[in-house]
Amino acid sequence: MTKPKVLISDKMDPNAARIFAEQGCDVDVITGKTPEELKAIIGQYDGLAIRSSTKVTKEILDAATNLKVIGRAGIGVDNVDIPAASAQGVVVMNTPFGNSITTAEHAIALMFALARQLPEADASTQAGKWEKNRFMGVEVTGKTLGLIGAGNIGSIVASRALGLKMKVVAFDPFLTPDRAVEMGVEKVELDQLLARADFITLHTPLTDQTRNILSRENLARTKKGVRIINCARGGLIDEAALKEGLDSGHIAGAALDVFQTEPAKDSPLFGTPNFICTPHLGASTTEAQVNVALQVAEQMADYLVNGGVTNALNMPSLSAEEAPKLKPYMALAEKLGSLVGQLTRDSVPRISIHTEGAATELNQKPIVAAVLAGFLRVQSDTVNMVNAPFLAKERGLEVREVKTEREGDYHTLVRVSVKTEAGERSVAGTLFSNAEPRLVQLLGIKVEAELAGHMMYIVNEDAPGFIGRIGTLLGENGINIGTFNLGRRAAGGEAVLLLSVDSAVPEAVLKQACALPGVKTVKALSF
Ligand SMILES: NC(=O)C1=CN([C@@H]2O[C@H](COP(=O)(O)OP(=O)(O)OC[C@H]3O[C@@H](n4cnc5c(N)ncnc54)[C@H](O)[C@@H]3O)[C@@H](O)[C@H]2O)C=CC1
Ligand SMILES: O=C(O)CCC(=O)C(=O)O
Repeated sequence: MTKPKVLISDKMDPNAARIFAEQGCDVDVITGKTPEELKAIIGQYDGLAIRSSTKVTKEILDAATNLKVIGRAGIGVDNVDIPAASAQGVVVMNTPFGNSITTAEHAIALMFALARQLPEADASTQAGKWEKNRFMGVEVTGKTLGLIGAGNIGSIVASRALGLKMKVVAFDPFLTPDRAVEMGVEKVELDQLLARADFITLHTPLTDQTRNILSRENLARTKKGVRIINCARGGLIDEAALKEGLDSGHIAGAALDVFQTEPAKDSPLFGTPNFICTPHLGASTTEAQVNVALQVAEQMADYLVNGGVTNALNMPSLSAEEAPKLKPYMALAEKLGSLVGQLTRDSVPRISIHTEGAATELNQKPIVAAVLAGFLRVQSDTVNMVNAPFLAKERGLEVREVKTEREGDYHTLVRVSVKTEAGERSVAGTLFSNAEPRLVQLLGIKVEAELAGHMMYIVNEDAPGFIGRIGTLLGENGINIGTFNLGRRAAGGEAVLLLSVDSAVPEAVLKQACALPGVKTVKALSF
Protein backbone atom coordinates (compact mmCIF):
# COMPACT_ATOMS: atom_id res chain seq x y z
CA MET A 1 0.00 0.00 0.00
CA THR A 2 1.37 3.44 -0.89
CA LYS A 3 1.87 5.77 2.05
CA PRO A 4 -0.54 8.70 2.39
CA LYS A 5 1.15 12.03 1.57
CA VAL A 6 0.68 14.98 3.87
CA LEU A 7 1.59 18.63 3.36
CA ILE A 8 2.18 20.90 6.36
CA SER A 9 1.69 24.33 4.81
CA ASP A 10 1.92 26.61 7.89
CA LYS A 11 4.56 26.98 10.55
CA MET A 12 3.91 24.15 12.98
CA ASP A 13 5.73 22.54 15.88
CA PRO A 14 8.09 19.82 14.48
CA ASN A 15 6.27 17.19 16.54
CA ALA A 16 3.58 17.19 13.83
CA ALA A 17 6.00 16.02 11.11
CA ARG A 18 7.49 13.44 13.48
CA ILE A 19 4.06 11.96 14.31
CA PHE A 20 3.02 11.81 10.65
CA ALA A 21 6.20 9.91 9.79
CA GLU A 22 5.83 7.56 12.77
CA GLN A 23 2.24 6.80 11.81
CA GLY A 24 3.17 5.79 8.28
CA CYS A 25 2.67 8.99 6.25
CA ASP A 26 5.08 10.73 3.89
CA VAL A 27 5.24 14.34 4.99
CA ASP A 28 6.44 17.56 3.35
CA VAL A 29 6.77 20.81 5.27
CA ILE A 30 6.44 23.65 2.75
CA THR A 31 5.34 26.93 4.31
CA GLY A 32 4.83 30.45 2.97
CA LYS A 33 3.45 29.46 -0.44
CA THR A 34 1.20 31.87 -2.34
CA PRO A 35 -2.28 30.55 -3.27
CA GLU A 36 -1.07 29.99 -6.85
CA GLU A 37 1.97 28.02 -5.65
CA LEU A 38 -0.17 25.95 -3.29
CA LYS A 39 -2.62 25.22 -6.12
CA ALA A 40 0.23 23.89 -8.22
CA ILE A 41 1.33 21.30 -5.65
CA ILE A 42 -1.77 20.41 -3.64
CA GLY A 43 -2.90 17.73 -6.12
CA GLN A 44 -0.19 15.34 -4.83
CA TYR A 45 -1.43 15.29 -1.24
CA ASP A 46 -3.91 13.19 0.71
CA GLY A 47 -3.74 15.42 3.79
CA LEU A 48 -3.19 19.13 4.41
CA ALA A 49 -2.20 20.34 7.88
CA ILE A 50 -2.64 24.09 8.47
CA ARG A 51 -2.80 26.83 11.07
CA SER A 52 -4.39 30.17 10.19
CA SER A 53 -2.16 31.42 7.36
CA THR A 54 -3.17 28.97 4.65
CA LYS A 55 -6.54 29.86 3.16
CA VAL A 56 -8.20 26.73 1.85
CA THR A 57 -10.54 28.23 -0.74
CA LYS A 58 -12.74 26.47 -3.27
CA GLU A 59 -10.08 27.19 -5.88
CA ILE A 60 -7.44 25.36 -3.84
CA LEU A 61 -9.87 22.51 -3.19
CA ASP A 62 -10.66 22.21 -6.91
CA ALA A 63 -6.97 21.54 -7.50
CA ALA A 64 -6.76 19.16 -4.53
CA THR A 65 -7.84 16.10 -6.45
CA ASN A 66 -6.41 13.56 -3.99
CA LEU A 67 -7.16 15.41 -0.77
CA LYS A 68 -8.99 13.45 1.91
CA VAL A 69 -8.46 15.46 5.05
CA ILE A 70 -7.64 18.99 6.18
CA GLY A 71 -6.39 19.31 9.74
CA ARG A 72 -6.39 22.67 11.52
CA ALA A 73 -3.81 22.78 14.31
CA GLY A 74 -6.04 25.10 16.29
CA ILE A 75 -9.69 25.96 16.77
CA GLY A 76 -11.05 28.49 14.25
CA VAL A 77 -11.65 27.07 10.78
CA ASP A 78 -12.85 30.26 9.12
CA ASN A 79 -9.84 29.96 6.78
CA VAL A 80 -11.33 26.76 5.29
CA ASP A 81 -14.27 26.69 2.87
CA ILE A 82 -16.05 23.89 4.72
CA PRO A 83 -19.07 23.60 2.36
CA ALA A 84 -16.68 23.22 -0.60
CA ALA A 85 -14.59 20.65 1.31
CA SER A 86 -17.74 18.72 2.25
CA ALA A 87 -19.01 18.73 -1.33
CA GLN A 88 -15.68 17.24 -2.34
CA GLY A 89 -15.73 14.60 0.40
CA VAL A 90 -12.80 16.11 2.30
CA VAL A 91 -12.96 15.75 6.09
CA VAL A 92 -12.15 18.96 7.99
CA MET A 93 -10.80 18.45 11.53
CA ASN A 94 -9.65 20.86 14.21
CA THR A 95 -8.10 20.51 17.65
CA PRO A 96 -10.74 22.12 19.84
CA PHE A 97 -8.95 22.12 23.19
CA GLY A 98 -5.18 22.20 22.60
CA ASN A 99 -4.80 25.99 22.69
CA SER A 100 -7.78 27.09 24.79
CA ILE A 101 -5.90 27.71 28.05
CA THR A 102 -3.18 29.61 26.21
CA THR A 103 -5.71 31.81 24.42
CA ALA A 104 -7.66 32.46 27.62
CA GLU A 105 -4.40 33.45 29.34
CA HIS A 106 -3.66 35.87 26.48
CA ALA A 107 -7.06 37.52 26.99
CA ILE A 108 -6.33 37.91 30.69
CA ALA A 109 -2.83 39.24 29.91
CA LEU A 110 -4.35 41.84 27.57
CA MET A 111 -6.93 42.78 30.21
CA PHE A 112 -4.13 43.57 32.68
CA ALA A 113 -2.10 45.31 29.99
CA LEU A 114 -5.11 47.58 29.34
CA ALA A 115 -5.87 48.13 33.02
CA ARG A 116 -2.32 49.33 33.73
CA GLN A 117 -1.32 50.63 30.24
CA LEU A 118 1.69 48.35 30.34
CA PRO A 119 2.91 48.71 26.73
CA GLU A 120 2.87 52.53 26.81
CA ALA A 121 4.42 52.61 30.29
CA ASP A 122 7.14 50.24 29.12
CA ALA A 123 7.88 52.26 25.96
CA SER A 124 7.93 55.56 27.88
CA THR A 125 10.19 54.21 30.64
CA GLN A 126 12.63 52.68 28.16
CA ALA A 127 12.66 56.04 26.36
CA GLY A 128 14.03 57.53 29.60
CA LYS A 129 10.88 59.54 30.41
CA TRP A 130 9.93 58.13 33.86
CA GLU A 131 6.32 59.39 33.50
CA LYS A 132 5.06 58.15 36.88
CA ASN A 133 2.06 60.51 36.89
CA ARG A 134 0.94 59.73 33.32
CA PHE A 135 0.04 56.09 33.88
CA MET A 136 -2.82 55.89 36.34
CA GLY A 137 -4.40 52.44 36.07
CA VAL A 138 -7.56 50.72 37.32
CA GLU A 139 -7.96 47.64 39.51
CA VAL A 140 -9.76 44.64 38.06
CA THR A 141 -10.92 43.43 41.50
CA GLY A 142 -14.64 44.03 41.89
CA LYS A 143 -15.05 45.06 38.25
CA THR A 144 -17.55 43.41 35.87
CA LEU A 145 -16.21 41.36 33.01
CA GLY A 146 -18.63 40.90 30.10
CA LEU A 147 -18.00 37.62 28.34
CA ILE A 148 -19.37 37.33 24.81
CA GLY A 149 -19.18 33.59 24.08
CA ALA A 150 -18.95 31.19 26.99
CA GLY A 151 -17.55 28.06 25.35
CA ASN A 152 -14.16 26.45 25.99
CA ILE A 153 -12.05 29.61 26.02
CA GLY A 154 -14.75 31.86 27.46
CA SER A 155 -15.29 29.51 30.39
CA ILE A 156 -11.54 29.40 31.17
CA VAL A 157 -11.41 33.21 31.04
CA ALA A 158 -14.41 33.30 33.40
CA SER A 159 -12.74 30.99 35.91
CA ARG A 160 -9.56 33.08 35.88
CA ALA A 161 -11.55 36.32 36.22
CA LEU A 162 -13.53 34.90 39.16
CA GLY A 163 -10.19 34.04 40.75
CA LEU A 164 -9.27 37.71 40.33
CA LYS A 165 -12.46 38.59 42.26
CA MET A 166 -14.23 40.03 39.23
CA LYS A 167 -17.95 39.64 38.59
CA VAL A 168 -18.60 37.85 35.30
CA VAL A 169 -21.68 38.37 33.14
CA ALA A 170 -22.00 36.26 30.01
CA PHE A 171 -23.91 36.58 26.77
CA ASP A 172 -24.15 33.32 24.87
CA PRO A 173 -27.47 32.15 23.44
CA PHE A 174 -26.37 28.52 23.80
CA LEU A 175 -25.34 28.80 27.45
CA THR A 176 -27.79 26.85 29.62
CA PRO A 177 -28.82 28.31 32.98
CA ASP A 178 -27.33 25.24 34.73
CA ARG A 179 -24.00 25.68 32.99
CA ALA A 180 -23.97 29.39 33.88
CA VAL A 181 -24.47 28.47 37.54
CA GLU A 182 -21.73 25.83 37.30
CA MET A 183 -19.38 28.45 35.78
CA GLY A 184 -20.29 31.00 38.44
CA VAL A 185 -21.37 33.59 35.87
CA GLU A 186 -24.58 35.53 35.38
CA LYS A 187 -26.24 34.83 32.04
CA VAL A 188 -27.46 38.10 30.53
CA GLU A 189 -28.71 39.52 27.24
CA LEU A 190 -26.25 41.41 25.06
CA ASP A 191 -27.77 44.82 25.89
CA GLN A 192 -27.38 44.20 29.62
CA LEU A 193 -23.80 43.09 29.13
CA LEU A 194 -22.98 46.18 27.11
CA ALA A 195 -24.52 48.43 29.74
CA ARG A 196 -22.86 46.77 32.73
CA ALA A 197 -19.40 45.57 31.74
CA ASP A 198 -16.20 47.42 32.72
CA PHE A 199 -14.24 45.01 30.52
CA ILE A 200 -15.64 43.11 27.53
CA THR A 201 -13.89 40.06 26.12
CA LEU A 202 -14.96 38.20 22.98
CA HIS A 203 -14.81 34.41 22.64
CA THR A 204 -17.16 33.38 19.84
CA PRO A 205 -16.40 31.95 16.44
CA LEU A 206 -16.93 34.26 13.46
CA THR A 207 -20.33 33.35 12.03
CA ASP A 208 -23.14 35.22 10.30
CA GLN A 209 -24.67 35.77 13.77
CA THR A 210 -21.49 37.02 15.46
CA ARG A 211 -20.00 39.07 12.63
CA ASN A 212 -19.85 42.70 13.75
CA ILE A 213 -21.41 41.81 17.13
CA LEU A 214 -19.63 44.88 18.53
CA SER A 215 -21.08 47.10 15.80
CA ARG A 216 -21.05 50.89 15.91
CA GLU A 217 -24.52 50.79 17.56
CA ASN A 218 -23.50 48.22 20.14
CA LEU A 219 -20.25 50.02 20.94
CA ALA A 220 -22.32 53.16 21.58
CA ARG A 221 -24.38 51.17 24.13
CA THR A 222 -21.32 50.23 26.20
CA LYS A 223 -20.60 51.81 29.58
CA LYS A 224 -18.36 54.89 29.36
CA GLY A 225 -14.80 53.88 30.17
CA VAL A 226 -15.21 50.30 28.97
CA ARG A 227 -12.11 48.32 27.97
CA ILE A 228 -12.47 45.80 25.15
CA ILE A 229 -10.41 42.69 24.43
CA ASN A 230 -10.66 40.54 21.32
CA CYS A 231 -8.71 37.30 21.12
CA ALA A 232 -11.32 35.55 18.95
CA ARG A 233 -11.74 36.83 15.39
CA GLY A 234 -11.29 40.21 13.74
CA GLY A 235 -14.69 40.48 12.08
CA LEU A 236 -16.44 40.57 15.47
CA ILE A 237 -15.75 44.30 15.98
CA ASP A 238 -16.33 47.33 13.77
CA GLU A 239 -12.73 48.57 13.77
CA ALA A 240 -13.56 52.07 12.46
CA ALA A 241 -16.17 52.57 15.20
CA LEU A 242 -13.72 51.23 17.78
CA LYS A 243 -11.18 53.83 16.70
CA GLU A 244 -13.78 56.60 17.03
CA GLY A 245 -14.78 55.33 20.49
CA LEU A 246 -11.15 55.39 21.61
CA ASP A 247 -10.59 58.86 20.15
CA SER A 248 -13.70 60.26 21.85
CA GLY A 249 -12.71 58.71 25.18
CA HIS A 250 -15.96 56.70 25.46
CA ILE A 251 -13.86 53.57 25.21
CA ALA A 252 -10.99 53.69 27.71
CA GLY A 253 -8.91 51.05 26.00
CA ALA A 254 -8.94 48.24 23.46
CA ALA A 255 -6.67 45.26 22.96
CA LEU A 256 -6.86 43.28 19.75
CA ASP A 257 -5.07 40.06 18.98
CA VAL A 258 -7.05 39.61 15.80
CA PHE A 259 -8.00 41.90 12.93
CA GLN A 260 -10.56 42.04 10.15
CA THR A 261 -7.73 41.72 7.64
CA GLU A 262 -4.68 39.68 8.57
CA PRO A 263 -1.81 40.07 8.51
CA ALA A 264 -2.68 43.58 9.73
CA LYS A 265 0.28 45.61 8.58
CA ASP A 266 -1.55 48.88 8.43
CA SER A 267 -4.58 49.91 10.48
CA PRO A 268 -6.16 53.25 11.44
CA LEU A 269 -6.02 51.89 15.00
CA PHE A 270 -2.23 51.79 15.05
CA GLY A 271 -0.84 54.60 17.19
CA THR A 272 -4.18 55.34 18.90
CA PRO A 273 -3.66 56.04 22.63
CA ASN A 274 -4.85 53.19 24.86
CA PHE A 275 -4.85 50.77 21.94
CA ILE A 276 -2.79 47.60 22.29
CA CYS A 277 -2.35 44.86 19.76
CA THR A 278 -0.58 41.57 19.15
CA PRO A 279 -0.19 39.74 15.83
CA HIS A 280 -2.70 36.88 16.39
CA LEU A 281 -0.61 35.45 19.22
CA GLY A 282 -3.52 33.99 21.19
CA ALA A 283 -2.37 30.42 20.61
CA SER A 284 1.34 31.11 20.57
CA THR A 285 2.85 29.34 23.53
CA THR A 286 5.20 26.40 23.40
CA GLU A 287 2.68 24.28 25.29
CA ALA A 288 -0.27 25.06 23.02
CA GLN A 289 1.72 24.60 19.83
CA VAL A 290 3.02 21.22 20.94
CA ASN A 291 -0.53 20.21 21.94
CA VAL A 292 -2.17 21.19 18.66
CA ALA A 293 0.66 19.82 16.50
CA LEU A 294 0.59 16.42 18.19
CA GLN A 295 -3.18 16.30 18.15
CA VAL A 296 -3.67 17.34 14.54
CA ALA A 297 -1.04 14.88 13.27
CA GLU A 298 -2.46 12.02 15.32
CA GLN A 299 -6.02 12.71 14.17
CA MET A 300 -5.11 13.13 10.50
CA ALA A 301 -2.83 10.08 10.40
CA ASP A 302 -5.49 8.01 12.15
CA TYR A 303 -7.97 9.01 9.44
CA LEU A 304 -5.58 8.46 6.53
CA VAL A 305 -4.17 5.16 7.82
CA ASN A 306 -7.05 3.61 9.81
CA GLY A 307 -10.18 5.56 8.85
CA GLY A 308 -10.69 6.84 12.44
CA VAL A 309 -12.51 10.15 12.70
CA THR A 310 -11.93 12.57 15.58
CA ASN A 311 -12.98 16.22 15.90
CA ALA A 312 -14.34 16.39 12.36
CA LEU A 313 -16.46 19.43 11.63
CA ASN A 314 -18.22 18.01 8.59
CA MET A 315 -18.91 14.41 9.52
CA PRO A 316 -19.91 12.56 12.65
CA SER A 317 -16.91 11.81 14.83
CA LEU A 318 -16.47 8.35 16.28
CA SER A 319 -15.16 8.31 19.81
CA ALA A 320 -12.64 5.64 20.77
CA GLU A 321 -15.44 3.98 22.73
CA GLU A 322 -18.02 4.13 19.93
CA ALA A 323 -15.76 3.27 17.00
CA PRO A 324 -15.38 -0.48 17.56
CA LYS A 325 -19.14 -0.90 18.10
CA LEU A 326 -20.12 1.30 15.15
CA LYS A 327 -17.63 0.02 12.57
CA PRO A 328 -19.50 -3.24 11.73
CA TYR A 329 -22.79 -1.30 11.61
CA MET A 330 -21.29 1.21 9.22
CA ALA A 331 -20.07 -1.65 7.01
CA LEU A 332 -23.56 -3.20 7.12
CA ALA A 333 -25.23 0.16 6.46
CA GLU A 334 -22.97 0.92 3.51
CA LYS A 335 -23.62 -2.51 1.95
CA LEU A 336 -27.39 -2.18 2.39
CA GLY A 337 -27.31 1.33 0.90
CA SER A 338 -25.24 0.04 -1.99
CA LEU A 339 -27.58 -2.93 -2.56
CA VAL A 340 -30.62 -0.66 -2.72
CA GLY A 341 -28.74 1.74 -4.99
CA GLN A 342 -27.73 -1.07 -7.35
CA LEU A 343 -31.24 -2.52 -7.45
CA THR A 344 -32.95 0.82 -8.10
CA ARG A 345 -32.76 2.52 -11.41
CA ASP A 346 -35.74 4.90 -10.98
CA SER A 347 -35.46 8.28 -9.33
CA VAL A 348 -35.72 8.10 -5.56
CA PRO A 349 -37.31 11.00 -3.69
CA ARG A 350 -37.03 9.39 -0.24
CA ILE A 351 -34.80 6.97 1.61
CA SER A 352 -35.63 5.66 5.08
CA ILE A 353 -33.17 4.18 7.50
CA HIS A 354 -34.84 2.15 10.20
CA THR A 355 -32.89 0.66 13.09
CA GLU A 356 -34.31 -1.97 15.42
CA GLY A 357 -33.07 -3.53 18.66
CA ALA A 358 -29.42 -3.04 19.68
CA ALA A 359 -28.67 -0.75 16.70
CA THR A 360 -30.93 1.93 18.21
CA GLU A 361 -28.57 2.37 21.16
CA LEU A 362 -25.80 3.69 18.92
CA ASN A 363 -25.08 7.09 17.42
CA GLN A 364 -27.34 7.00 14.32
CA LYS A 365 -25.52 9.70 12.33
CA PRO A 366 -22.62 7.51 11.13
CA ILE A 367 -25.08 4.72 10.24
CA VAL A 368 -27.18 7.13 8.19
CA ALA A 369 -24.12 8.66 6.52
CA ALA A 370 -22.86 5.16 5.62
CA VAL A 371 -26.21 4.15 4.09
CA LEU A 372 -26.24 7.34 2.01
CA ALA A 373 -22.61 6.84 0.95
CA GLY A 374 -23.37 3.27 -0.21
CA PHE A 375 -26.56 4.35 -1.97
CA LEU A 376 -25.11 7.39 -3.76
CA ARG A 377 -21.80 5.74 -4.67
CA VAL A 378 -23.70 3.83 -7.33
CA GLN A 379 -24.17 7.21 -9.04
CA SER A 380 -20.68 8.58 -8.43
CA ASP A 381 -17.58 6.88 -7.13
CA THR A 382 -16.35 10.05 -5.43
CA VAL A 383 -19.08 9.81 -2.79
CA ASN A 384 -17.99 9.10 0.78
CA MET A 385 -19.44 9.52 4.26
CA VAL A 386 -18.46 13.19 4.32
CA ASN A 387 -20.16 14.37 1.18
CA ALA A 388 -23.02 11.83 1.07
CA PRO A 389 -25.41 13.75 3.41
CA PHE A 390 -24.52 16.97 1.58
CA LEU A 391 -25.14 15.38 -1.86
CA ALA A 392 -28.40 13.82 -0.67
CA LYS A 393 -29.63 17.27 0.33
CA GLU A 394 -28.39 18.82 -2.90
CA ARG A 395 -30.24 16.18 -4.91
CA GLY A 396 -33.46 16.68 -2.97
CA LEU A 397 -33.35 13.19 -1.44
CA GLU A 398 -35.46 13.18 1.71
CA VAL A 399 -33.75 11.15 4.44
CA ARG A 400 -35.94 9.65 7.15
CA GLU A 401 -34.66 8.03 10.30
CA VAL A 402 -36.82 5.65 12.33
CA LYS A 403 -35.92 3.79 15.51
CA THR A 404 -37.73 0.83 17.09
CA GLU A 405 -36.03 -0.03 20.34
CA ARG A 406 -37.87 -3.33 20.77
CA GLU A 407 -36.14 -6.34 19.15
CA GLY A 408 -37.90 -8.14 16.29
CA ASP A 409 -36.72 -11.44 14.78
CA TYR A 410 -33.11 -10.27 15.19
CA HIS A 411 -31.39 -8.73 18.20
CA THR A 412 -30.25 -5.91 15.93
CA LEU A 413 -31.43 -4.83 12.50
CA VAL A 414 -30.87 -2.06 9.97
CA ARG A 415 -33.49 -1.66 7.26
CA VAL A 416 -33.09 0.61 4.25
CA SER A 417 -36.18 1.45 2.20
CA VAL A 418 -36.50 3.68 -0.81
CA LYS A 419 -39.60 5.17 -2.28
CA THR A 420 -39.65 4.96 -6.07
CA GLU A 421 -42.36 5.45 -8.68
CA ALA A 422 -42.83 1.68 -8.66
CA GLY A 423 -43.43 1.65 -4.89
CA GLU A 424 -41.41 0.99 -1.74
CA ARG A 425 -38.27 -1.21 -2.01
CA SER A 426 -36.65 -2.44 1.16
CA VAL A 427 -33.66 -4.50 2.31
CA ALA A 428 -32.58 -5.37 5.83
CA GLY A 429 -29.50 -6.76 7.48
CA THR A 430 -28.14 -7.78 10.83
CA LEU A 431 -24.78 -8.53 12.41
CA PHE A 432 -23.78 -12.10 13.13
CA SER A 433 -21.65 -12.39 16.28
CA ASN A 434 -22.03 -8.57 16.57
CA ALA A 435 -19.45 -8.16 13.83
CA GLU A 436 -20.36 -9.82 10.52
CA PRO A 437 -22.81 -7.95 8.29
CA ARG A 438 -25.50 -10.20 6.77
CA LEU A 439 -28.40 -9.43 4.50
CA VAL A 440 -31.51 -11.06 5.98
CA GLN A 441 -34.35 -9.63 3.94
CA LEU A 442 -34.60 -8.59 0.33
CA LEU A 443 -37.80 -7.04 -1.03
CA GLY A 444 -39.78 -8.60 1.80
CA ILE A 445 -38.34 -12.09 1.21
CA LYS A 446 -36.18 -13.76 3.85
CA VAL A 447 -32.79 -14.54 2.39
CA GLU A 448 -29.49 -14.82 4.18
CA ALA A 449 -26.40 -13.63 2.34
CA GLU A 450 -23.04 -12.01 2.82
CA LEU A 451 -22.79 -9.00 0.50
CA ALA A 452 -19.23 -9.16 -0.82
CA GLY A 453 -17.31 -9.13 -4.09
CA HIS A 454 -19.10 -9.95 -7.36
CA MET A 455 -22.68 -11.12 -7.05
CA MET A 456 -25.62 -11.95 -9.24
CA TYR A 457 -29.19 -11.15 -8.32
CA ILE A 458 -32.06 -13.01 -9.94
CA VAL A 459 -35.81 -12.79 -9.39
CA ASN A 460 -37.66 -15.75 -10.86
CA GLU A 461 -40.74 -17.92 -10.46
CA ASP A 462 -40.00 -20.72 -8.06
CA ALA A 463 -40.01 -23.87 -10.27
CA PRO A 464 -38.15 -27.19 -10.32
CA GLY A 465 -34.96 -27.29 -12.40
CA PHE A 466 -34.14 -23.57 -12.27
CA ILE A 467 -31.13 -23.88 -9.99
CA GLY A 468 -29.62 -26.55 -12.24
CA ARG A 469 -30.12 -24.38 -15.32
CA ILE A 470 -28.48 -21.30 -13.83
CA GLY A 471 -25.59 -23.43 -12.48
CA THR A 472 -25.06 -24.95 -15.93
CA LEU A 473 -25.16 -21.55 -17.64
CA LEU A 474 -22.52 -20.07 -15.34
CA GLY A 475 -20.38 -23.23 -15.49
CA GLU A 476 -20.44 -23.21 -19.31
CA ASN A 477 -19.19 -19.62 -19.21
CA GLY A 478 -16.36 -20.42 -16.80
CA ILE A 479 -17.92 -18.53 -13.88
CA ASN A 480 -17.36 -20.21 -10.52
CA ILE A 481 -20.10 -19.92 -7.92
CA GLY A 482 -18.95 -19.15 -4.35
CA THR A 483 -22.23 -19.11 -2.41
CA PHE A 484 -25.83 -19.72 -3.33
CA ASN A 485 -28.52 -17.91 -1.33
CA LEU A 486 -32.18 -18.54 -1.98
CA GLY A 487 -35.44 -17.17 -0.67
CA ARG A 488 -39.06 -17.24 -1.83
CA ARG A 489 -42.39 -15.75 -0.87
CA ALA A 490 -44.19 -19.09 -1.07
CA ALA A 491 -43.71 -22.42 -2.83
CA GLY A 492 -44.18 -21.76 -6.54
CA GLY A 493 -44.24 -17.96 -5.92
CA GLU A 494 -41.68 -15.23 -6.51
CA ALA A 495 -38.16 -16.28 -5.52
CA VAL A 496 -34.87 -14.41 -5.22
CA LEU A 497 -31.45 -15.85 -5.77
CA LEU A 498 -28.24 -14.14 -4.70
CA LEU A 499 -25.10 -15.80 -5.98
CA SER A 500 -21.59 -14.82 -5.10
CA VAL A 501 -19.29 -15.48 -8.04
CA ASP A 502 -15.52 -15.43 -8.36
CA SER A 503 -15.45 -13.07 -11.34
CA ALA A 504 -17.63 -10.32 -12.82
CA VAL A 505 -20.54 -11.70 -14.85
CA PRO A 506 -20.32 -10.45 -18.47
CA GLU A 507 -23.31 -8.67 -19.99
CA ALA A 508 -23.85 -11.51 -22.51
CA VAL A 509 -24.21 -14.06 -19.69
CA LEU A 510 -26.65 -11.78 -17.85
CA LYS A 511 -28.74 -11.67 -21.03
CA GLN A 512 -28.70 -15.47 -21.35
CA ALA A 513 -29.77 -15.77 -17.69
CA CYS A 514 -32.57 -13.32 -18.35
CA ALA A 515 -33.81 -15.52 -21.19
CA LEU A 516 -34.13 -18.62 -18.96
CA PRO A 517 -37.75 -19.70 -18.36
CA GLY A 518 -39.44 -18.02 -15.36
CA VAL A 519 -36.75 -15.34 -14.91
CA LYS A 520 -38.08 -11.85 -14.25
CA THR A 521 -34.96 -9.82 -13.37
CA VAL A 522 -31.21 -10.38 -13.52
CA LYS A 523 -28.59 -7.95 -12.25
CA ALA A 524 -24.86 -8.05 -11.60
CA LEU A 525 -23.93 -6.57 -8.27
CA SER A 526 -20.61 -5.72 -6.71
CA PHE A 527 -19.58 -4.80 -3.17
N1 LIG B 1 -6.49 34.38 18.97
C1 LIG B 1 -6.21 33.13 18.78
O1 LIG B 1 -5.08 32.77 18.48
C2 LIG B 1 -7.28 32.11 18.95
C3 LIG B 1 -8.58 32.41 18.66
N2 LIG B 1 -9.55 31.47 18.81
C4 LIG B 1 -10.93 31.86 18.52
O2 LIG B 1 -11.70 31.71 19.70
C5 LIG B 1 -12.99 31.28 19.33
C6 LIG B 1 -13.65 30.60 20.51
O3 LIG B 1 -13.01 29.36 20.78
P1 LIG B 1 -13.65 28.30 21.77
O4 LIG B 1 -14.04 28.94 23.04
O5 LIG B 1 -12.74 27.15 21.81
O6 LIG B 1 -14.95 27.91 20.96
P2 LIG B 1 -16.26 27.23 21.53
O7 LIG B 1 -16.97 26.70 20.36
O8 LIG B 1 -15.95 26.32 22.65
O9 LIG B 1 -17.07 28.46 22.13
C7 LIG B 1 -17.68 29.42 21.34
C8 LIG B 1 -18.88 29.93 22.09
O10 LIG B 1 -19.48 30.96 21.34
C9 LIG B 1 -20.86 30.86 21.53
N3 LIG B 1 -21.59 31.56 20.49
C10 LIG B 1 -21.92 31.13 19.26
N4 LIG B 1 -22.66 32.04 18.63
C11 LIG B 1 -22.81 33.07 19.50
C12 LIG B 1 -23.47 34.32 19.41
N5 LIG B 1 -24.16 34.68 18.32
N6 LIG B 1 -23.40 35.14 20.48
C13 LIG B 1 -22.72 34.79 21.60
N7 LIG B 1 -22.10 33.60 21.74
C14 LIG B 1 -22.13 32.76 20.69
C15 LIG B 1 -21.10 29.37 21.49
O11 LIG B 1 -22.35 29.03 22.09
C16 LIG B 1 -19.93 28.85 22.28
O12 LIG B 1 -20.27 28.69 23.63
C17 LIG B 1 -12.72 30.34 18.15
O13 LIG B 1 -13.82 30.23 17.32
C18 LIG B 1 -11.56 31.01 17.45
O14 LIG B 1 -12.06 31.80 16.44
C19 LIG B 1 -9.26 30.22 19.26
C20 LIG B 1 -7.98 29.88 19.57
C21 LIG B 1 -6.87 30.79 19.40
O1 LIG C 1 -2.67 28.95 14.87
C1 LIG C 1 -2.68 30.07 15.40
O2 LIG C 1 -1.70 30.69 15.74
C2 LIG C 1 -4.02 30.75 15.59
C3 LIG C 1 -4.93 29.96 16.46
C4 LIG C 1 -6.33 30.30 16.24
O3 LIG C 1 -6.70 31.38 15.86
C5 LIG C 1 -7.32 29.27 16.46
O4 LIG C 1 -6.96 28.18 16.93
O5 LIG C 1 -8.49 29.52 16.17
